[in-house]
Amino acid sequence: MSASTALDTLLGLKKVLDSAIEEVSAEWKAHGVPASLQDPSFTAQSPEDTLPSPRLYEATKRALGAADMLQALLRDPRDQLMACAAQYFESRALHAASIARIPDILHQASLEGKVDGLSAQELSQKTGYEENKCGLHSFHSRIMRLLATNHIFNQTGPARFSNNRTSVALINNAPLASYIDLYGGEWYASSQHLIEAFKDNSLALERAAFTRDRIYNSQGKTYWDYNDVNSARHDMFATAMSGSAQTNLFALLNDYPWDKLGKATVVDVGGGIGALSLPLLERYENLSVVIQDRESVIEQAQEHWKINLPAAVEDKRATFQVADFFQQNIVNGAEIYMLRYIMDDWNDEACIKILSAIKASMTHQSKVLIVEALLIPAWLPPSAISTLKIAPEPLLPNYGSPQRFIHCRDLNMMNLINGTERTASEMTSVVERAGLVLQKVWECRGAVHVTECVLPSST
Ligand SMILES: C[S@@+](CC[C@H](N)C(=O)[O-])C[C@H]1O[C@@H](n2cnc3c(N)ncnc32)[C@H](O)[C@@H]1O
Repeated sequence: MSASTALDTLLGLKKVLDSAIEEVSAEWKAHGVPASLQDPSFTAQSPEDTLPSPRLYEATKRALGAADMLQALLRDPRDQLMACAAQYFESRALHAASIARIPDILHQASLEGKVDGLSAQELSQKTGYEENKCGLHSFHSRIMRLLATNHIFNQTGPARFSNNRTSVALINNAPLASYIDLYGGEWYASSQHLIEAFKDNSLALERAAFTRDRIYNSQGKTYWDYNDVNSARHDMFATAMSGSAQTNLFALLNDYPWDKLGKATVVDVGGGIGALSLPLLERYENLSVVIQDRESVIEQAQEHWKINLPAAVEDKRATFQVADFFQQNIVNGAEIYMLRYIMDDWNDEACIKILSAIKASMTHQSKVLIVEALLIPAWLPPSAISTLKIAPEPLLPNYGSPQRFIHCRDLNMMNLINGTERTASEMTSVVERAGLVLQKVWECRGAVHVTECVLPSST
């Protein structure tokens, strides 16, 4: 790492910010300027409309990384540490607002002509949250003013709030709200056991922090068992999975060359309800899909497709199989075996078994597509430069803040199921130990990558 002074870094960040802002504004002018941050008007924008051009995506990453690094540089280190320690209260406040559906309530108020939003008292009446819980200032005022300070909601008066561009993303958006509710609810609750889990050298599923919580684990159940016995939660999890994909779905549909596959079968291994394969079939008519999962999930998937893409079920472009991905795949010689958000659920040994079970059914025309984020750390070996885009100095090589969520997700994987996000070299090692070759990493306009693997040419 080159030793640079704080002043070098400050001026370097100015340069990065200046050029990134220049590019962002040029792209906005060319392709459309988004709503202002304070704008509470809800337009049911198609997610595809929010897919940035490659240049805008890259410039935005630089701007975000530089702005975040600037805070670390300018803040008193003690303030930086205290702010980090207290940050979970922002998450708690968002959870409280989301679970009470405050964005929908404020949206309804705006439709009724209340352009300045609602008072904390009115919000209390509509949500049942105790108005004077904390004395003079109502509970709502307190959670909402914290969120408004974090650019989620507008504060329009001493105790009055309206939606802003960020909070409108939650209007009528049950999938995203479910994802936020899982993070703020049971995933948050189990994270209190993380320190105990850190001290345990077992990577077994049932030893994860989640299963240490006796509320969930009275009979030694794992996360997936718990999902199965609680039907409301089971549905919520499936919905949340599609919510988690909202910002990267269209990047995945556009940035991998699905159209070059021709007439091909995609086996969606551990496919859930097919949150990616359904829009894939909608867009690419040469593709057909086989969704494989556990029995309870396959029932859910069939229902989901019957409602959302019945034609594909009727003409058998979409078929469904109960299958255990630790056993040899029952579809031989498919062009694509897709593993989306699967590898990060499991430790290396389990992933090697999952890949080997697919490998046994592959031909030399088959590919395994691992669709999940590759974790990019704040230090990268020179070899990574050929695989991944590296940020310019003085930014961290992984751009910093654009990678923060994936690092949080990594800890959550450990929290729930002793799973892990992987770096490019960790992924390469698992793939090679399973006897496959990592052919290419497709960087998409979002945190999720498509890692393409094939059989070695000698087999
Ligand atoms: C994180 S979800 C991902 C679902 C889907 N691929 C997606 O991207 O929305 C993991 C999936 O793995 C499935 N799963 C877990 N163990 C499995 C097994 N042994 N065989 C097949 N599927 C399994 C779960 O039921 C769940 O649907």
